[in-house]
Amino acid sequence: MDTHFDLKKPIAIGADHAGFEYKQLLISFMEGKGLLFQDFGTDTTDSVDYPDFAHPVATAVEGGTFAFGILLCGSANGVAITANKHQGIRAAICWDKEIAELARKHNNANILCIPARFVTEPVAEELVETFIATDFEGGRHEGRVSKISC
Ligand SMILES: O=C(CO)[C@H](O)[C@H](O)[C@H](O)COP(=O)(O)O
Repeated sequence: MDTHFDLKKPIAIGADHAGFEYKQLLISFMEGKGLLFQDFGTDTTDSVDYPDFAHPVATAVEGGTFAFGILLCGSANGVAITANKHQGIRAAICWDKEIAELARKHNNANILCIPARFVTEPVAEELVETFIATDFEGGRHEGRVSKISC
């Protein structure tokens, strides 16, 4: 897969109960592509609290030993809001290919947040593929991204 991400590092993936089934789908998808990953849970569809999974994934990505992160919950709002509390995390909610491209090109997003209850399975896979394949454009976006942290 053509990408600027360092895919010798694993991808960190996590979800709450609403994202569990799509997380399993994406794990199969990544295995099929030979991508390394670490699954941060949840492990069933039993009701859980999304911060318990979003914080560990964000911490992992922030630490630099993971290529990037994938988080899933029902709307993606909960995991994105949580992950974006971390310095150095730019977690973007993506629901179609173009938004995923823009999250990378313009925002240098490092966590892809997928609203599992609002996208189809093929779209979820397409979002991962697009996120990996799209590079940050830099240029005028560089200064804007550097102003995000406070
Ligand atoms: O946090 C969310 C919304 O901001 C996620 O979509 C959750 O997955 C959702 O709230 C879970 O809802 P449930 O009714 O408890 O399954």
